[in-house]
Amino acid sequence: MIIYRVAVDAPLAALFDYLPPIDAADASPAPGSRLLVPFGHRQRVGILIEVREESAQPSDKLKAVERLLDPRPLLGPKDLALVRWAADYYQQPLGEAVFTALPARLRTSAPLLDEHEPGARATPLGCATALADLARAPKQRAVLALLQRAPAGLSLTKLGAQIGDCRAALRALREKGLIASCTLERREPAPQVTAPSPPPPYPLTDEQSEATASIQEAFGRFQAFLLDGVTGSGKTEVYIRLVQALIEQGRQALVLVPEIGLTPQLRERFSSRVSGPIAVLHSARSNTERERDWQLAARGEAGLLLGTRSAIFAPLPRLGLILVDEEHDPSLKQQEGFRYSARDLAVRRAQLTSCPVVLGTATPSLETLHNARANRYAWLRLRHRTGQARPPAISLLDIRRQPLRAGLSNVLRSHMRAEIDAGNQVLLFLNRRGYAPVFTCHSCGWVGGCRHCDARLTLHLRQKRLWCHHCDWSQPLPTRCPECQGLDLRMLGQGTERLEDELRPLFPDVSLARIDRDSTRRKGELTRLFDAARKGEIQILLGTQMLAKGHDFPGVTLVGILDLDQSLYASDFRAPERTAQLVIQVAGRAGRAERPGRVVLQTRHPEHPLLQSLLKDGYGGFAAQELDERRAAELPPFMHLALARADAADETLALDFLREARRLGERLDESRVQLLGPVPAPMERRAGRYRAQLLLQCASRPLLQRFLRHWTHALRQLPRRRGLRWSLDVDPQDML
Ligand SMILES: Nc1ncnc2c1ncn2[C@@H]1O[C@H](COP(=O)(O)OP(=O)(O)OP(=O)(O)O)[C@@H](O)[C@H]1O
Ligand SMILES: [Zn+2]
Repeated sequence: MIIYRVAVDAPLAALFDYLPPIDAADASPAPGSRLLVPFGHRQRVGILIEVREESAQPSDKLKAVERLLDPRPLLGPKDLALVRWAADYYQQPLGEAVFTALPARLRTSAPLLDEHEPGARATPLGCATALADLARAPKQRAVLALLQRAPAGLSLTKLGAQIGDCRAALRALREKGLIASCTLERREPAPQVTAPSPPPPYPLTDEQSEATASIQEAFGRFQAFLLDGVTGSGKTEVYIRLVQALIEQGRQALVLVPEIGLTPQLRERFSSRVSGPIAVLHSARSNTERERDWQLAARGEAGLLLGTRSAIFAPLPRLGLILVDEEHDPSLKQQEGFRYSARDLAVRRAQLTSCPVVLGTATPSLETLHNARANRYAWLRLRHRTGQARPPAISLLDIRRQPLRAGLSNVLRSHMRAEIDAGNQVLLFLNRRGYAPVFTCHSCGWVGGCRHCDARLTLHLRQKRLWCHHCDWSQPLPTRCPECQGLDLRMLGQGTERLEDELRPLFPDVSLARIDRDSTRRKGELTRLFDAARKGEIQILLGTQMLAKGHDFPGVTLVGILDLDQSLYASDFRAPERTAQLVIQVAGRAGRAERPGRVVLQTRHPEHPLLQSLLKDGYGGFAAQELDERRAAELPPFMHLALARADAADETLALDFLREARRLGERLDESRVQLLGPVPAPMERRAGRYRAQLLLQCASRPLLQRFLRHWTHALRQLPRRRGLRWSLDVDPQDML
């Protein structure tokens, strides 16, 4: 007997057994192929996970697979092994996990985008025929007109898109011998740059060469590296050399980046230096583009796959190296649905593949640093900036009792003026978008709050709306106070929009650009602004953390950090780490070329220990201290966490559910796993739902894993409650 074990696209942990399809006895699909299977009263798409010879079900209860969907498996054995491991580790139903690994269209029964598609072209007779002869058959005339202008032919899809349903016209034209069917290449011919890569623009520094050599020496076996290089130390150049060397050996590299904003720039740098096609996967690309590049990687044609976190699952049959850039960045962790960490999976994938993995950053996460200190990861350092560039000098600027204009102190303003006059660029960092974070009535104290969340509404003056940054709900700007009908409405605080408006009159003759989520909504806008910034066409760049990450703006000599004080006092235990990383990363945009850079950090808390230690001991010193504190407080990475979250429209349902979950957990009788809570989430109401959470902690990862396996199993057996959602987050990054 042949049994197919199938994962279906549903939140179900189980695999389901099926018999082979009835009328396809000779086709024997390999694991990783899609199948259409009967499921309940309908059909579903499934992925074949295993082929076995027996089933725990009696055979007369088993149904047959409806049909096979793919001529070849979409995922190879190692790809499947990774997804299975991830599903297991993150306690995610395998069905959901494995479908996450596929491009959107392939999660349905849609056929693989084929490289060929049917089309039609004009025959010599058709080319010679005068269109006027077809005056009485307008559809035929329209088709022929198009085909006469396209000697290579047009695909039926394109014809259909232009003319509508033209099947009858095509048939008629074919019968008259005016057109013929043909097959067309669907893919735009990939720019096959097979020319040898151009010579490197500069020799590597000693530190760069040493790092490159150590990693190259590990090709062909598993080894994790922390590439701990100060901002501007040329980590990207190390990546490029490694990828070149790997491609020369006929293997594939995977490069993960946290943000879409980083991909165009990196892609450009890679594509001018490595030969062959590069596949790029991120959410801003269309489904078709993504699927095409996914296949380019899966077929082994692309020597390099560059992508954001979900690219960790893309099949790469000749994978030989994984690079994770900005490994500390929280967006490498998926925060909803399948909550995986692409960075941690990168290490696991390298292990499964027996290849090296490199985690690169100027500000290592404490988890990674801990692994490097324990010698689990080899620790490579680039301590110096390349070329003439000096490390930026950071100074704290006490703004207590200082007059501020546009949120800027006199000192910062005069620095700005000086740099601009000298032909340099200035970057201002303010991590708050919108015009003002608070909109209030001066007479009665009313404050604009979200109807659906425990959150304030942010004023967006351009749109004349109050906006919730948590659920995206918005309302028109009131002209009177909704409470007292008063007219004295005021805005408090400063967001990037306001900064932009107030800055323009202070620097009237200076070109200025704001970069945040609002100003870059239009497709291509982000790339355009970054390009302009790099070319030096913009003198003042202002924006949110979008500006902070990994960008290379050689002309920036002054960075102003306007308002970090709030994050100095945030309650999340990761807040100090995040704040320190942000400061160092933003500061790292200054002085990356010949001209020295300086950083001015405005604060009302210049004596704050975090700022003091950052300034005195740099990120390394800060991180060492912070690790000691985490150890003392028994927090990650010395403790392993999982967070169960629940939410419901009903006020008590989520808490009730987690209380029951806690009881189930206690019944497992494992004293080494501590259950803390449940408690309402820090922001209890969000998007109209009440949220609660239960924290689990344990000093041993395997023990916590074993506990979670039994516990989630028990939780899934509980009767379903209407309107309740719950999820489990293993190694949570965001405790909100
Ligand atoms: N060996 C070298 N000699 C001279 N210049 C170099 C060398 N290597 C890299 N550079 C240049 O130094 C600048 C900084 O390099 P790169 O952007 O790779 O730094 P990075 O370490 O990735 O920085 P960050 O962490 O801030 O993103 C770039 O303009 C790059 O072209
Ligand atoms: Zn809201």
